[in-house]
Amino acid sequence: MRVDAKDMGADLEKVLITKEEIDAKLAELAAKIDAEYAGKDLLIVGVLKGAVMVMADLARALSTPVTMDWMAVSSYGAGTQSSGVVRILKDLDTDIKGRDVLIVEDIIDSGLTLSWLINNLGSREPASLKVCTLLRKPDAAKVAIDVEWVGFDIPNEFVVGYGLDYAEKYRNLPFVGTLAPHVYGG
Ligand SMILES: O=P(O)(O)OC[C@H]1O[C@H](OP(=O)(O)OP(=O)(O)O)[C@H](O)[C@@H]1O
Ligand SMILES: Nc1nc2[nH]cnc2c(=O)[nH]1
Ligand SMILES: [Mg+2]
Repeated sequence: MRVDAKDMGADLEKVLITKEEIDAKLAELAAKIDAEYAGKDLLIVGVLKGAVMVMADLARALSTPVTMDWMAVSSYGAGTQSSGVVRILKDLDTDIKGRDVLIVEDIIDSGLTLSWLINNLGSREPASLKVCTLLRKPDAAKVAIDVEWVGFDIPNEFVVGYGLDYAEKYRNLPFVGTLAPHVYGG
């Protein structure tokens, strides 16, 4: 049986960003990224699992030929609070020394995951290392990280959909939204 947004509808509080808004924003970001990396051999690195949808749609919006690799790290358990500990669950397959690397994220919240990733990948001596994220929350300002391309600055609410989960659910919603309190047991 196909599970669509309607089946998860009762769990949702509101839609924050529609599929159409996401598509338009990714086209805008892709044009800027194309301009930045014209004539270069770009490697885009998706941060599993959340960034799967952004990677897939951003990659297809780009005109620049890219190669794609994936890293899986986790700083969150089953809930909504960062544990503060970043673990590598899957490392890159690619040696990035001398490569132009773009990290693609779904969200920057505490900034913990990204600052750890920038240090880790930066130490592998890429030619350049930049970041594109679809979403960014206000707390990200507390950590000193440069993010070149941001889709949407959103309020400090726990969001799901378009790759983002709550206890591994809701990743396949085509939009970004917030959950009704009953889902959290409220
Ligand atoms: O800025 P931060 O506070 O570090 O949060 C952002 C990170 O948290 C989420 O991943 P998570 O660790 O939940 O893994 P997932 O992508 O597999 O859901 C999200 O995909 C980002 O990678
Ligand atoms: N699903 C989800 N994961 C996150 N990881 C960090 N912030 C968030 C958030 O708002 N939603
Ligand atoms: Mg998560």
